[in-house]
Amino acid sequence: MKRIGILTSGGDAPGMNAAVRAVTKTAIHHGLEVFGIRYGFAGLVAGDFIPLTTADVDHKINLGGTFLYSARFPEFAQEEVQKKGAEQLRKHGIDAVIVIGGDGSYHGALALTRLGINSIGLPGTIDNDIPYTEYTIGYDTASTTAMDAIDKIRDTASSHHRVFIVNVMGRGCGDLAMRVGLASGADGIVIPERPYDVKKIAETLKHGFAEGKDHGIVVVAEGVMTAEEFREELLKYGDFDARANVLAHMQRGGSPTVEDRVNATKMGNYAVNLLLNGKGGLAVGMEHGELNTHDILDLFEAKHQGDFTLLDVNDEMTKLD
Ligand SMILES: Nc1ncnc2c1ncn2[C@@H]1O[C@H](COP(=O)(O)OP(=O)(O)O)[C@@H](O)[C@H]1O
Ligand SMILES: O=P(O)(O)OC[C@H]1O[C@](O)(COP(=O)(O)O)[C@@H](O)[C@@H]1O
Ligand SMILES: [Mg+2]
Repeated sequence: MKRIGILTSGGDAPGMNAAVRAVTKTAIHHGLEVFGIRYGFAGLVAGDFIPLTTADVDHKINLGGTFLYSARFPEFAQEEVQKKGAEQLRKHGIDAVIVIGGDGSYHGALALTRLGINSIGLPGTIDNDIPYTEYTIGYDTASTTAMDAIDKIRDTASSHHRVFIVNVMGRGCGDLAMRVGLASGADGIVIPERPYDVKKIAETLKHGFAEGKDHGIVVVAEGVMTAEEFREELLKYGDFDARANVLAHMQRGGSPTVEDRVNATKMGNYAVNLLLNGKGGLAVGMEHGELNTHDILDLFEAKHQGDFTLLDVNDEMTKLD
């Protein structure tokens, strides 16, 4: 193996640049050449490759987004398109690829491995929805950004004795909502994986106001319903002065936190060492704070297990009986 490629795919996530930096610096340290593949699998098929030197990644660890750009390119699910991608890599002498992305991107990484290009997947998504890992690159920054936004919302909510229903991202996964909800002292947290009870949340909010609390916060995962839909349901159980707020893509931006920079760096370094040991078709994850690997194929049959104790803690604190 002489030359490796690296790409970022799917929704961008803070810390992707830190991972690209770690891959580049580790690979160059081991005498490899590194090519950045721009725009995810779309750029792979188009041959949009740029050589990366250590100087190219010297000022990237602190940057949000992905300087290699990202893309959603559903065509890569087709075998003939995957073959074109593998041909581009061979044409450029690239023997192996590191793919930073979410569950969708891992399908692409596995396809390349099957076509003879060893590929390793790094979990890059704010959703934290990947099986066999408790952590994905970007999850911590997105949680922190959403928490900071809700702190600001709380100021105005308190001034007007209002309830705010806040939508956070996460597609079908409630991890972001649970973490942000607990960190923001939410009166209610609504996630797709567990049943929710609007009446109970309304009672908690009423009890809070009766006890002298001057605001209410309910965090609703986007995969359940919109904040506005939840607001309408809530109003059936009380005469609240309630507003709906959707945090949306602001959660994906910003400079990565310490946790995201450190983990992205460890994972990028680990991925290069896996390739140097001739491995491919593996996904890197983290369990109990330790890096691990699983066959990508196994991930497709598994479901991410969130830390539902976060919800249990909040439920216990907001329970009225
Ligand atoms: N079944 C698949 N086979 C090959 N490539 C895929 C497949 N599904 C997704 N991809 C590639 O991965 C990209 C990112 O997937 P997506 O689900 O949008 O985001 P994420 O990887 O962050 O979950 C897609 O746009 C496509 O290029
Ligand atoms: O950027 P888009 O295309 O609007 O997609 C929004 C979706 O992307 C995410 O921000 C990240 O998802 P992925 O990491 O799977 O791409 C989700 O939380 C959200 O539902
Ligand atoms: Mg995804």
